[in-house]
Amino acid sequence: MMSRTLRIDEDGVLRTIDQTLLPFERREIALRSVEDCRRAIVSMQVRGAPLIGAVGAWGLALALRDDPSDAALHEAWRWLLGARPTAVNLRWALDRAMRRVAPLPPAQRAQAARGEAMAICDDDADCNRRIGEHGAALLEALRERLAPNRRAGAPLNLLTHCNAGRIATLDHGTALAPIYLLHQRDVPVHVWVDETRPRNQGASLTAWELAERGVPHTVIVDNAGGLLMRQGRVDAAIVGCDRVAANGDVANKIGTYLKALAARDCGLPFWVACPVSTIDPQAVDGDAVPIEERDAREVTHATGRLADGTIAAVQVVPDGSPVANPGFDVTPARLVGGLVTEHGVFEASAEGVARALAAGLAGTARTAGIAR
Ligand SMILES: CSC[C@@H](O)[C@@H](O)C(=O)COP(=O)(O)O
Repeated sequence: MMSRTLRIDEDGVLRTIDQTLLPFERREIALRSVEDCRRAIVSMQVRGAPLIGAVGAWGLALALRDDPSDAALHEAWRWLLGARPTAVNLRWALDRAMRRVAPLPPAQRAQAARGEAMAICDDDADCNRRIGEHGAALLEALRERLAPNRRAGAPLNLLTHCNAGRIATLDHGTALAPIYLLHQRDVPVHVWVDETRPRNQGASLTAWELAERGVPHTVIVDNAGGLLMRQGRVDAAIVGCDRVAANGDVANKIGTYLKALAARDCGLPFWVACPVSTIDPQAVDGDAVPIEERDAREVTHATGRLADGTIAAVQVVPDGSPVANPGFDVTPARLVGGLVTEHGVFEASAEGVARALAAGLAGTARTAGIAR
C-alpha cells in the first residue's frame, strides 16, 4: 500500500516527496516551518492544486505553533496565499483553517490548526476516491457505447495533460483517479500522456506514477494530441484543474485549452475532474482567474538527466530571444463535457456549478450522468 503524498513521521514531522527531483530521484523532504511550506510551494517541490492547499493549511498550523497571535495568524495567511496565484485550493484551505482557528483564544489555535490541516488531508483523499468512482462510471459507460465497434479487449484510450494524479493530491489524484480504478478492476485502459512543457509534469510525473502502478501509457509531445484524436486513437480526454469559475470555465495547466478544442473538433468527450473546493464562485468567468506568469528560464532551458546520471538544465532558446511563460490557460465551459466531482458529474455551466456547490454544502453524494 502506497503512503499518502504528505505524511507525519514518528517524530511528528511533516514529510513529502520533492517533486522537482522526480522521476530520477525519490527524496523525501521535511516541512518543519511555515517557511519550509511556502518554499516547497513556490519552488514546486509540492504542486498540484489540492496538494498546494493542504501544504498551505499545514503552513498556517506551523506558523501558529511558533506564534499564535492575531497578527501572526493574519500575516501567515497572507504570506502563504501569495505563494502561487492560480490554484484556488490554496485560498480555500487557508480560509477553512482560518475560520476554524480565528475565533479561538490564541493558546488553543496551534492544536486546532493542526487538526484542521489533518482533516483537510483526510477530506482530500476521500474526495478523490469518490471522484474516481464517479469518473470510472463515466468511462465505463463510454466503453460500453464504443464496444460494438471495437475488438474485444481493446483498451479505452484516454488523453491527459499535466499531472492530476496521486502526487498532485493527498491520494488517488483527480483525473487519474478513475483511470486507477478501471485498471484495478482489470478494465483495459491506455493513457496518452502529454509531456506538458515547460516543466514536463506529464513526462516526468504522470508517466512515473502510471508506471509505478503498472498502467499502460505512452508519453507524447504536447502537439501530438490533435493528430491522435483525428486518427481515432483517443476515446476521451480527462484533465484536472486549478480553478473553476462560476460560469463553468476551467483554468488548468497551459495547453489544456488546445486539447479541448481538438477534442471538440473530433467529437470526443473532454472531462474535467476536481473536488468542489476547486470551484471559485467569486470568479465570474475564466477571465477573472489570475494566470501565473512563470520564470523565463523554464522555457529557455529544458531539465533532464545526462548520460553520466547528473541532472542538468540545457539551453534550448537562443541568447536574448524574449520569452513568455504563462503557466495556465482557460478552457471555456462550452468545451467541457462535465465536471467530475466527489458529488457526481455536473454540467460545466452556471447551473451545473451552482448545483455542485450546493451538493458540496449539503455534503450529499449525488450523481448526475452527462451523456455524450
Ligand atoms: C489534481 S491537480 C490539478 C491541477 O493542479 C493540475 O492539472 C495542474 O495544472 C498542476 O499544475 P502545477 O503547475 O504542476 O501545480
